Amino acid sequence: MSASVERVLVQTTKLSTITIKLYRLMIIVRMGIFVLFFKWRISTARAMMSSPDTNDGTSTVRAMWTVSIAGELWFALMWVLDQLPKMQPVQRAVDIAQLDESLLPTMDVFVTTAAPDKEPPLVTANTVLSILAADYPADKLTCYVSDDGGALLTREAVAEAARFAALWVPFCRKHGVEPRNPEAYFFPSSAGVVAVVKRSDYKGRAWPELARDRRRVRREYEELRLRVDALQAGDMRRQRWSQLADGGSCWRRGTAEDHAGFVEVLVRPPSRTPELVVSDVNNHLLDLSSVDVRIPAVVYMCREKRHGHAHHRKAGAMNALLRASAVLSNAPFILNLDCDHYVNNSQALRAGVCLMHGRGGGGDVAFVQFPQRFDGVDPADRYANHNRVFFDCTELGLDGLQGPIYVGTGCMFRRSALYGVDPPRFRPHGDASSKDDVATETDKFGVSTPFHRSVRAVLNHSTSEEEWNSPFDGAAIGEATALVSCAYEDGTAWGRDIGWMYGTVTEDVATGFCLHRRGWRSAYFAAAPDAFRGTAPINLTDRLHQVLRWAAGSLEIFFSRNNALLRTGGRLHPLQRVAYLNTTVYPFTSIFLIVYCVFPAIPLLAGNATAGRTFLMMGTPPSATYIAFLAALMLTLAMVAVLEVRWSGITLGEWWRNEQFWMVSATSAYLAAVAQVALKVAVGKEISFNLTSKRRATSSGAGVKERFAELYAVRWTVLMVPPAVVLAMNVTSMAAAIEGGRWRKGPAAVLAMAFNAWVVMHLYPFALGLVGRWSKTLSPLLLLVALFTIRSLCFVLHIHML
Ligand SMILES: O=c1ccn([C@@H]2O[C@H](COP(=O)(O)OP(=O)(O)O[C@H]3O[C@H](CO)[C@@H](O)[C@H](O)[C@H]3O)[C@@H](O)[C@H]2O)c(=O)[nH]1
Ligand SMILES: [Mn+2]
Repeated sequence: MSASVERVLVQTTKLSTITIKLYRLMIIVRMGIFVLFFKWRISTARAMMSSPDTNDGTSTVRAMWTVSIAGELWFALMWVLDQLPKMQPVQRAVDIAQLDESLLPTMDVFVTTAAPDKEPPLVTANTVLSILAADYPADKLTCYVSDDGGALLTREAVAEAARFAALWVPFCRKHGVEPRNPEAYFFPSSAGVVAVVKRSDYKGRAWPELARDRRRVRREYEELRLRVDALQAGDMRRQRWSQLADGGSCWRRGTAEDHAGFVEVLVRPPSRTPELVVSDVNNHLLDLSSVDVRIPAVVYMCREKRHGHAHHRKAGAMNALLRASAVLSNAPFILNLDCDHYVNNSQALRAGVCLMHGRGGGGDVAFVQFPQRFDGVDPADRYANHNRVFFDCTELGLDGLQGPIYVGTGCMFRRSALYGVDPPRFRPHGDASSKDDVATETDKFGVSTPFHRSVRAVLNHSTSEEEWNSPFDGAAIGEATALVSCAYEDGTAWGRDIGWMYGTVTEDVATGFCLHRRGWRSAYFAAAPDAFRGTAPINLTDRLHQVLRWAAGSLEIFFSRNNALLRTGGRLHPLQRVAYLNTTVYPFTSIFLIVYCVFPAIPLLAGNATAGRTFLMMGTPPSATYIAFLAALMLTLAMVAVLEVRWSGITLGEWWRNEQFWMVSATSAYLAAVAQVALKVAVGKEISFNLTSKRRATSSGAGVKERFAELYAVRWTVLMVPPAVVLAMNVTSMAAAIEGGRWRKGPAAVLAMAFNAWVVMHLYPFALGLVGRWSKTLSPLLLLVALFTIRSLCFVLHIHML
């Protein structure tokens, strides 16, 4: 593609409004305040510790000061690591119309699914349908479904989807339907989606024709739903593909962790040219005259799994997909969607192709990460599922450096980048394959010769139809099956230098890190309407476990050879390195935070003057300097927040939710993650990958509160203990401070109370989650009443103890 075309495909503008300039300035000002503050704080602490008035309990005083300053230093460091990479955000616009239809590359879409009980087959079926109906030439698209559970149920559901696609895809093409996920299109409210086609914005053929076709297709879709339900009610989920003694194979009872490998082409690749139906009103459900009725190829596969063989979770599945697809369609671009993430904007694939060509001029983009958006989240987003600050600020900021961090679903890849080669910019003659002879290829890629051929084809940019023409025949399927056997990777570089990285439950961050370290770039694109949408955990327990997995995975990377501080490589932008450091150390915050939150409460709870005096300046009013510093730090924090909200376009409410849920996670999941990783480092105990449930809140009440009732259901988890303790300590100490009349003693007590109130405010979403269903009626006002009831209780208890 010529340079001029590249330029028009993507337009990149650096944000340089007055807002962003002020934002940068405020960040620098706040960092300056940090320096002055710590200078003052440390020297004061030294003086206090050596002063003669504090000789009772000197060790306690020392401990209190140390903990307090260590906490503040860590929080300041985390804030700096978080802010620095956000200072140069860019905005991208793509012009899809400039893409030359005949030059569109082929594309493989990988859908991963693992357990039909947590990932309903109907959800996977809908995802597959949305991919098949995407606006992309049918002969250039192949959809691969990887089923790590190896369940016949999933295979049947995907096959049902492929059959229904014959009706759904032409219907979408005929009327330009959006979104092309039938569940979201026909039943938007049950999926928690905003309503779809309105007569006013329908621009296709005649409206009455759409209304009639829609009715018919909907009836067929409802039948599909019934069929999938029936499949689910049967015994299929336990049937797996097994090898028989006589060498044959069949579906029979087996386990998700022990089954044979299986690759099956459910829909063969269509012809190269559109198949237009002439006129067939009588033969079909719909009049499809002059609509292209081809549907893209669909491949179902489950990799072999055996006890005693590590399967490396999603990363292992992605690597199996990468190899199996290589000997079939071998497309130069790969899109990965988790089974619950569907194509919401049918143009998304084309937008991804634009970015692959348009950034870094000439193929230096290894991946394009799209933001993850979710249906079915309650309007208040109580558990911060939308993660707006991360996607709309951090990823956007990184896009101005080397590129966004790879965070899983909704990411498009350049296949060659996954084969461990340097980006074109860093290759001596732009040629990637010449220096690798076959011997080293076997060490790296394993023994399959057809796979080596496919690698060479990709690295020589010759995967266009003329040169790569897989017959999808028996031999190719046999080769693909061998490539997904569990022993294939033994003694190779898979998971280390090739493909998706192993050794962490957040394979995404590690994989992206390795690509960036090699000098590849990435791009971020927030399409409108959203490119893809998926489901988010529906209750606090699921959400905390998801956050726990991410945090544990991050720490695993920190303790691996991919440590962002230690791994050398001059091609990694320094601020990009800072961002990776931030994403891999943040869970340590929990230790500092919990100690920091609980310590000030101790003297207040102890309820006597001596204990009170042992902590900081409890007995003496705080100095004016301290108040001034505190005010300056809070004020600059608020200003940075307001400016960030302004340039990124998120709301202040979303920013605040993020802060709140950060506190909830930091006092619960992050702490558990630190413990898990400590166990792993010490005794080698592996971290488990608990799948996130993709079930949607199914209650169909009219009001918002009824609709999200399941979200408020409480399921017990140990993770709830630490924040509950922090919350209780802070509430009771607040009560103790009021009741002990200590607030009259001066601003010190008031400050301590303000700190407590601050913590309580942050833990508010957690408190709501903890009380579950009641919270449907629990407004902030009621929470205040509850707090005061607890306060009175403490008062009574206190009198009894005296
Ligand atoms: O052994 C496994 C385990 C998981 N998966 C798939 O991996 C995906 C992600 O699992 P999920 O439980 O949905 O994790 P989330 O926390 O919701 O996902 C985010 O975080 C993961 C890393 O922890 C990334 O892999 C995901 O892409 C990203 O969206 C799903 O499609 C699973 O089917 C497998 O294929 N095999
Ligand atoms: Mn998910």
